[in-house]
Amino acid sequence: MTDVSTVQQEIATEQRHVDRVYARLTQLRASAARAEKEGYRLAGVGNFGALVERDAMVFHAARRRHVLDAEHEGLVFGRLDLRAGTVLHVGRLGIRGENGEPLLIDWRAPAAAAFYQATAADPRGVVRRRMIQSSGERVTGVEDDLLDPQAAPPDMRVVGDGALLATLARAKGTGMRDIVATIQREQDEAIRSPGSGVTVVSGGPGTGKTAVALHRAAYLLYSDRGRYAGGGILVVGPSAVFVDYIGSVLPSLGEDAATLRSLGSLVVGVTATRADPTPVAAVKGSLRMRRVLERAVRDGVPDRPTELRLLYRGELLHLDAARLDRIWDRALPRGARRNEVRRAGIDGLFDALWPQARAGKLITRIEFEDDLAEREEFRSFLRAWWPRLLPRHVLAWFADPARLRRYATGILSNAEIRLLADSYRTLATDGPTIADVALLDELDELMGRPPKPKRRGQDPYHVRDGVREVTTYADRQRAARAAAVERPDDYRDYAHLVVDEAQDVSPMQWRMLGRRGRLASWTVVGDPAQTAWTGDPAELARARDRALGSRRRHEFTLSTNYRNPAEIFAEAAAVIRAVLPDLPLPKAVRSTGVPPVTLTVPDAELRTAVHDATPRLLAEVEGTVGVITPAARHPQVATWLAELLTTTPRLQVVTSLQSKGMEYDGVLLLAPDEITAEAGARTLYVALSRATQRLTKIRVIRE
Ligand SMILES: Nc1ncnc2c1ncn2[C@@H]1O[C@H](COP(=O)(O)OP(=O)(O)OP(=O)(O)O)[C@@H](O)[C@H]1O
Repeated sequence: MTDVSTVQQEIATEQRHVDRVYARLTQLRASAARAEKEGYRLAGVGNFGALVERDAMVFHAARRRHVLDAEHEGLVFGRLDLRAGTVLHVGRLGIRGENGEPLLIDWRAPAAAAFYQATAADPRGVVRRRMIQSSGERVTGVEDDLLDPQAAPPDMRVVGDGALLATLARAKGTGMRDIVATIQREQDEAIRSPGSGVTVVSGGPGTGKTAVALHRAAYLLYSDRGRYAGGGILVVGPSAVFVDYIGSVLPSLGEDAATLRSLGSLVVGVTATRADPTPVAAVKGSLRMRRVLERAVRDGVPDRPTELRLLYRGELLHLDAARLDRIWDRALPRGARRNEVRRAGIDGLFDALWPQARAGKLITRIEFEDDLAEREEFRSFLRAWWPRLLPRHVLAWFADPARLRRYATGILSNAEIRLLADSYRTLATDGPTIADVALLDELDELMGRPPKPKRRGQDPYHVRDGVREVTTYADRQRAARAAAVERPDDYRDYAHLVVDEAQDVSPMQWRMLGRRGRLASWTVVGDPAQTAWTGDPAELARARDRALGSRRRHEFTLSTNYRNPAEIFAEAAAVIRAVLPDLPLPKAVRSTGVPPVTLTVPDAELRTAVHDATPRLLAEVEGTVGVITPAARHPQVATWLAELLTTTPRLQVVTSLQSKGMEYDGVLLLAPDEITAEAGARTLYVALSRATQRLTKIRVIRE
């Protein structure tokens, strides 16, 4: 234990430095704002030299001001005393003093790496590492690690014990927090792994995989801003609830150049939040669905006309069903995209009708085609026979069991076809599920889009032909940046893809991701033991390898569970051990001394038990409480707690599948046996490993 006055003195020392940093930050903000204003004033001068000068000023000042203005809770969080006697402070930003001396080093800079990587066994020139805790601009505590005692000067003080544990024990807000002040060495190695190729991060529950993935995105943006902010980083998570949960981490690190999406919202115009039951998800996620879809996209629309009759200049033109089918097949050879080759179908009709029409008439083929193209009967026939289809139109056909059987027979088993048919019965009312989104994306790929009439690129300075406003480099840069940030809705040329909870990405979803990451490097994080996938594992591995291509892989494994107290993780571990006895499990670093509670109630009393246990948990923990239910019980439990939910933002009711990746201070887990029956023991393992403080389980006895 360090005596109080020593701690106070060390805090005061750090406070002096923190005060200097904030004073300098205020100065820099003011000068960035001034530079921006000055830049605009120069524009008023109007001569070319002034405009060029304004370019540079406005561009740099605006970017700098944006960075400086971001929220800076815990701006300075670390200090390194190096062997050479140098002192470095590490923080969320890089800041230099008036004479160019470094006051604060950005956590992502190479010089800051030692803050995370130095250990007593491998001190890397660091004698003492200090974590600085603050509240606003006030330093509240310091915690030291003496890494190289032999090199320590005699007057060096070492205080505190355990900044990491103190951080972990703190209550959680509703969103995930950044961990920039306490990143651990094995995590830092994954965060700073090279930007190229594929970085694969695995590890058990609570080992910081999501945290690593997000800090890595921030690191890449820092290390090569041109490449990663220009091309964009896409972060994909399993559910909308999860994307909400992680949404504030990158902004808290001063980064807003990444796009966050759930697997249900990757396709333009679709936001799916509904999960299929596990066996249905296994069918929809299988690569065999690609073949089912291939058959579907070659089929005619329901109620397609079976003949064409047209009176043309006194002549009855006629094509019967067999003829129409032949034209259809010729215009749509295997592999052709129906929305793109519609023109070939129309040409086929002209070819077939022309000999009937020309008999005894003095017309040219061009006149004939023009005549027909203007006839409403012909156009309405075309709309009915070969309409332009959207993916959702084709998916809607699956609600017809006879059609579905036609496409799936010989590819899926009868039982699988029945499962699918059942699931699509409610498509029209409930909308697509998360697994359907990958099918919609595949359909889009298979059908293509009608060729667009060519339009000239929009030039923001185009006034009218032959006239352009005077623009400067800064104007054009700003316009280009705006265009880059406002990417087209179905943008696919990302520079980097981060895939979280990758163990739950199905083969069809890997295809969907692959289409968005053709030019990208990847970070893939997940835990195979937590997967809910019950389909063919070999097929899954194949699809994943295909999406990731032959890019070089860098593998990292995280081994410490930072989330669960040991008492809670022991419960989760017992569940996974029963199915995977040899699985190496992470080590939980904390203990609360409070074991999980298990209640057993008859079904009829569940409501009362939930009504009692939920407020109790809310009273026991300061932060969030998650009620985790089997999917089948979710709507009912949400209704029971409706009133409490509206008044208590820190309470959430989620299904076991939605709980993936989530974290709550208190967890109330309902009907664990039903979760296993519904989604498997691995999903129960996930649900049991969500709590940071308290876990209560309610087992339900069915009467
Ligand atoms: N170095 C760290 N310092 C402080 N907190 C940490 C650290 N590493 C992880 N954590 C915390 O541990 C918790 C678990 O992290 P995270 O959600 O990233 O784990 P995960 O491996 O993705 O978990 P899961 O696989 O169970 O979803 C989070 O609250 C995170 O902030």
